[in-house]
Amino acid sequence: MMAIRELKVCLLGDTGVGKSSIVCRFVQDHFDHNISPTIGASFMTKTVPCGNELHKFLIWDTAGQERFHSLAPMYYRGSAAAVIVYDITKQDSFHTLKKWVKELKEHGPENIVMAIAGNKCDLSDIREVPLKDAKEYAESIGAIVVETSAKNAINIEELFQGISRKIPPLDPHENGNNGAMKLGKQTTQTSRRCC
Ligand SMILES: Nc1nc2c(ncn2[C@@H]2O[C@H](COP(=O)(O)OP(=O)(O)OP(=O)(O)O)[C@@H](O)[C@H]2O)c(=O)[nH]1
Repeated sequence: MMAIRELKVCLLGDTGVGKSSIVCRFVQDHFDHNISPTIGASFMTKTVPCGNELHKFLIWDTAGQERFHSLAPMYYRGSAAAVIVYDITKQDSFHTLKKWVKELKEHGPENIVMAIAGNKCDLSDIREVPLKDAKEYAESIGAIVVETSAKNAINIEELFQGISRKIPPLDPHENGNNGAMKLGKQTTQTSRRCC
């Protein structure tokens, strides 16, 4: 039987960049044009095979609106990985992404895996952020980077596969889940289901 490993993952980024849409596409293979902004945070899970393990992603989709910023530490604390999302058609959202990376480096878990998602790549004709800029930045901070489209289901699986591959294997001498979340101790704001 395959071992199931629970990995807490949080999504961070400006409001409207498509965090909930990415999670919705990944977990339910669905896209909603009229999705409403997240209030507080929302939670979903998905289990995927990775080598001889199963990775159960415990996904916290945070609200990007500034008024919820102070809640973010609850969601990145204890996370094995963070998906930091920007919108390739909005330079400002790339600036916000850099602020999230700075916050994670200062206050996040020491070995957190960072994955940058340049979402809405289906809108590349109105792009403001060149892929080259994102790649250079990701390399400078040791993050994965991929351009995604939640709308057209581009690179969503690949994003999470990239995270799975970067998660260090379990130390066989350790009796525990690296990055696993203790659900019972987690407090959360109002949840909004994404679909
Ligand atoms: N064209 C296009 N639109 C997208 C894509 N992903 C999301 N959207 C749209 O962008 C808008 C915002 O999407 P959300 O998923 O709610 O964004 P969010 O980052 O979760 O926003 P907050 O909950 O406020 O933080 C919605 O109208 C989505 O339909 C995409 O890949 N392509």
